Amino acid sequence: MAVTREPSSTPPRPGRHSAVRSLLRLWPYVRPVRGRLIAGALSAVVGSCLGLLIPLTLKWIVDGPVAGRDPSGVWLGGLALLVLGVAEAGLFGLRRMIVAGPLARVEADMRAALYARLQRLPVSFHDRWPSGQLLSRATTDLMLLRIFLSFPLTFLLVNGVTIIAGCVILLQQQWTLGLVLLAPVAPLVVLCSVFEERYARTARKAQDQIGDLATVVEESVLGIRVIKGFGRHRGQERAFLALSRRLRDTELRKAGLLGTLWALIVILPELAIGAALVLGVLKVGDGELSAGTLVAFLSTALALRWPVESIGFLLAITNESATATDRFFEVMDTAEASAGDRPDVAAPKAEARPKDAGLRLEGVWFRYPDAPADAPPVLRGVDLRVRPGETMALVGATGSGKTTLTALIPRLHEPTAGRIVLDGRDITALPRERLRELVAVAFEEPTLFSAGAEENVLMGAPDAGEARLLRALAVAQADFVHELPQGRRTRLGEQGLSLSGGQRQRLALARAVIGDPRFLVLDDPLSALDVHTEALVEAALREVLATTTALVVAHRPSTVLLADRVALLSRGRVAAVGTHHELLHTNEEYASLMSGPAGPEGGDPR
Ligand SMILES: Nc1ncnc2c1ncn2[C@@H]1O[C@H](COP(=O)(O)OP(=O)(O)OP(=O)(O)O)[C@@H](O)[C@H]1O
Repeated sequence: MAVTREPSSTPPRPGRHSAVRSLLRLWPYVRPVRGRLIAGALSAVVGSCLGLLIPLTLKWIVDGPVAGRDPSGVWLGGLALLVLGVAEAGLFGLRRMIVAGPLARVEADMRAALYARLQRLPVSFHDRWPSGQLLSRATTDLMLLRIFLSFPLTFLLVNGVTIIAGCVILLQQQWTLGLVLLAPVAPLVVLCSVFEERYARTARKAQDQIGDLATVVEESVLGIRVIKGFGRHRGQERAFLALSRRLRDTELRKAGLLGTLWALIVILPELAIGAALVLGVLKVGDGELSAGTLVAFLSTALALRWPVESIGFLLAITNESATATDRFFEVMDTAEASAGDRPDVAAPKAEARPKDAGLRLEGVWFRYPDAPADAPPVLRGVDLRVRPGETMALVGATGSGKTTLTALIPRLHEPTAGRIVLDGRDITALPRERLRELVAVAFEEPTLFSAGAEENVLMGAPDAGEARLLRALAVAQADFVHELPQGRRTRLGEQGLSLSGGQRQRLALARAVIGDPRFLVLDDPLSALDVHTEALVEAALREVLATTTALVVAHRPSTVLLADRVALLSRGRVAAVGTHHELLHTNEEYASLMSGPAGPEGGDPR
């Protein structure tokens, strides 16, 4: 069976603003290039208006040199037409040259701002938002906005000015014929406003569905081993097909709406031109109108065809761009975690008191923001003290909240209540950068990046020298990196998947210890190692642990034995604290957790 996919699972979004209000929010990004945009638009307006001089020149040629059989006059007229045509094309080309570079910069700046925001948003935000939704906002939506700024924004103005100027010329030449031509304006305005509303809804749906599709593709690529391992590729394909059909249907609906509007935008003015032509010919027959005026009139009407016809298409892109802007700002408007995130915000003063040295959790409660309303909190009043230099093991049944608790110390999540104190300072009073220097973490699922092995380790302390790097690799028994094809600089595949699970864990451990952190938080860091490597890592780790204050999530007795004391986490509370041997004899739950097939002193209970 395929994994069931729900339509877009992004958080509820605020109601749709008008397209103009949405697009006005782009101003801070467009401001730096406003001069170029205005210059580009002016050059296009002038180019387009020069185009309107062509019918007037035609009128002069027909009524003048052609009627008077003056070949040199016809040549002169032809030359004037050529100059006008070249000038029009040149001005449009100039516009493109003026705006292309700056608008590519606007797109890059917006993308950089979005990326920076994504890096700063709390983990709870990333828990809630599917990655494909973020990916599509950073790619297709921003590309659409660049296209909008470079084309529809200018041409809505250019075409608007051209249509107005053209209508003035038409009315001036022959007002009755002009009124016939303008007759479709009122129904077209009504049509466009109805279209705007419907199209906006459908465009939003399509853009969200593209995000859903990107999520599926990303999950399938990252989870390819599981999919292949369980032979689920057909199921995945079906799930993908269902989503892409849904997107296709929405795109077809969009195309249908646009097609209907376009047909009406084309047909109504064409009918008006036909009516004006018949009327004009009758008037020429009656001698009320010169042939040149009729030629000029019809040429002007035909010159206005593209500006009028393009309105539907321009409105469609404008609508999609307004939706893309909304989607961009939905991420940008999400509040960052707290003032502690921002180094520019002064952190409240919190003096360290020597007696409070070490790590202390005081009445810490936590529930995940996206947990169902009736789910109990994961942590329910955790009190725990890890003395300076002490290593505390955290033991508990699976799902008891150990990983959650470790994530609170580097502030990947914020406690719902209670506080966490490092050397007497509340962690919320520490600037985020300072906290990162004090606390290093290694998670059970080691995440590596597609960079060099060395670079991955140096993420823990970018300024660490060669000696510290070699020591960290040695402590984590990660010396295997020297044997890689290009040694320590060997590029690891995406997420480090070119390495074994144990190798990844060792690199993640090296990354955690390289900075000689004052506090070390390790979430079952040795779970993927064979017993011999585990023993070697433990022996080396003891040295590091002797000088740091550490909290180590442990499932097996061998890891627990690294610790001075053990805290047992049970139903969201610390149920007991003591040495491994004390708890083995005094606490049944602990004894049962530690009693694996090989007995409490050595085997892996899992
Ligand atoms: N992002 C999340 N949103 C909602 N609930 C979550 C989230 N992450 C974990 N939980 C829930 O929190 C509870 C504790 O999970 P946690 O990963 O902290 O347990 P654990 O003790 O580390 O388990 P294990 O030993 O299996 O690693 C679980 O019931 C889990 O379903």
